[in-house]
Amino acid sequence: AEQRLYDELGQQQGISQLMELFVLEIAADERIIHHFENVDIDRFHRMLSEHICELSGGPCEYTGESMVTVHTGMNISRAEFNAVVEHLMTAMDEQQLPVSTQNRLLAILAAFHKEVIHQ
Ligand code: HEM
Repeated sequence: AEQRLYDELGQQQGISQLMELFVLEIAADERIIHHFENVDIDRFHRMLSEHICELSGGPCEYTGESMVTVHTGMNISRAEFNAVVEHLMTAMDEQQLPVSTQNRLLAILAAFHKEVIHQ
């Protein structure tokens, strides 16, 4: 059987580290940082980690808001969405995750584009 994506990502610790790198990449991007000005970054990191843990088949239950609810009012553009995906790719490279693992996670997140863009 195929390995759980959760295991490929290094389980909870690997996901937490990956999300930390991801948040640092986002915070360094002038094109999108305005969306995060009033955001509680600790919560953001925790919610992202829970979300990815659950989506990848790990033993977590995401306790945050729905993707539509969270991103409503942000009017996120396709370019901004792509910028965030790029930051995830950079973070996954830094974590030295295999391309096959990276593609599995990207496929899951790409499916949210309709719930995140232009809400
Ligand atoms: C696949 C794409 C995306 C996914 C899966 C995603 C996922 C999430 C999750 C799980 C949270 C935490 C929700 C909570 O605290 O209850 C969140 C919050 C947030 N997201 Fe996204 N996100 C995506 C794309 C984006 C993009 C492209 C932007 C902006 C450029 C963005 C901006 C934000 C902001 C600003 C928050 C914090 C909201 C707050 O705490 O008030 N997200 N996102």
